[in-house]
Amino acid sequence: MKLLVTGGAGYIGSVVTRMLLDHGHQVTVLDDLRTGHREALAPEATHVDLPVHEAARVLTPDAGYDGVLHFAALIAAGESMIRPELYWHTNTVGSIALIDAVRAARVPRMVFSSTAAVYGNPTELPIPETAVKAPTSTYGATKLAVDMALTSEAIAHDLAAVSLRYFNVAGAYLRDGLAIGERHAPETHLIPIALDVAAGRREKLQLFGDDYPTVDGTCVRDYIHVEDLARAHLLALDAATPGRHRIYNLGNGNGFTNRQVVDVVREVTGHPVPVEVAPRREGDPAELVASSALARDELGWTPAKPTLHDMVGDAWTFYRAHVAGQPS
Ligand SMILES: NC(=O)c1ccc[n+]([C@@H]2O[C@H](COP(=O)([O-])OP(=O)(O)OC[C@H]3O[C@@H](n4cnc5c(N)ncnc54)[C@H](O)[C@@H]3O)[C@@H](O)[C@H]2O)c1
Ligand SMILES: O=c1ccn([C@@H]2O[C@H](COP(=O)(O)OP(=O)(O)O[C@H]3O[C@H](CO)[C@@H](O)[C@H](O)[C@H]3O)[C@@H](O)[C@H]2O)c(=O)[nH]1
Repeated sequence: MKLLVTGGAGYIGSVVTRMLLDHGHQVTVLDDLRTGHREALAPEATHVDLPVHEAARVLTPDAGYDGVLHFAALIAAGESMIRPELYWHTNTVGSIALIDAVRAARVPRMVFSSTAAVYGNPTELPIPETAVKAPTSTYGATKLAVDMALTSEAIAHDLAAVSLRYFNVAGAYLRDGLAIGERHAPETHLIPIALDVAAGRREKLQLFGDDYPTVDGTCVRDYIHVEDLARAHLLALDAATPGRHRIYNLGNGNGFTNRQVVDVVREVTGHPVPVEVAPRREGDPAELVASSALARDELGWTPAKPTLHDMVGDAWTFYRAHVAGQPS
């Protein structure tokens, strides 16, 4: 297929781009590098340096794209509470512009990076796709709005749409000397920050809140290996059906508290990770654990690396090769 990947210079988009190319697809990456990295761009993909709001310049009616995979977004739930306007403009307005371009160019399918953050504090665990959607962060709300727009678009204009609701993505894609991993600047995610502390690049990890209603008072998250997540995108492209908006949660169904995650980082790296309890971070739900039964049944998705040890181990391999020597 001829595919447009927005956000293909970012963590997840660059792993999916690599896999798409390895499966023989032709890929154009649209990414203005606002948070991504030029080095993460796959050499075999064409790169277009444009904001997603201007996707119509690439998705022209005669360009012949078979599909769009839309990763480009701002992703930090905490920041979205401080700068909500930035998140609405980038994530929602940008996605609506992209959907408009998809319609005008008659692109038949679109896969969207949605998130567990659409559910807010869940009323049932593990969370099925049908659970109440009540985001606690602006980030989650900006993504839920796009999910809803895709439902309308599929029904009214026959788009084959798929939203993949990722839970917490971790690990790195390691193949024959190639390593693609997580390198956000500034980093906000728990595992890469804990690795920074283990490597001695940060003094300590701040644990945001220890008074949540969980086993040890810290938040619970469900981690998914980036390689397993990437594979679900290839399955989603095949399963996309005109006139339908399919929605799948992607996680492993196991919850880990933030303290348990830090323990695994200590074990895997063999280094101490000093922690300090800090106030809660605005917008964080207490517990997010996925039911991915639908993805398993309908997409035939089976995670190959479901353990946190695998994810932290691969993230640590990437970290030592590509992050440890860089300036903080
Ligand atoms: N990382 C996670 O745990 C996680 C979990 C759930 C959902 N997601 C979603 O997955 C997607 C990818 O996340 P990631 O961790 O790879 O993020 P990332 O920050 O590493 O990558 C995002 C990429 O999009 C680009 N980008 C952002 N806004 C853009 C715009 N307006 N125009 C053009 N390019 C733009 C950035 O330059 C970057 O390369 C996001 O949509 C995110 O919301 C991520
Ligand atoms: O220095 C830190 C960083 C994080 N946390 C906590 O660790 C947990 C996980 O946080 P983080 O790694 O930032 O991920 P989330 O906020 O859960 O969000 C991620 O996972 C969501 C899906 O669950 C995605 O939608 C988001 O894009 C992605 O950033 C939360 O309780 C945070 O408060 C800390 O205590 N200290």
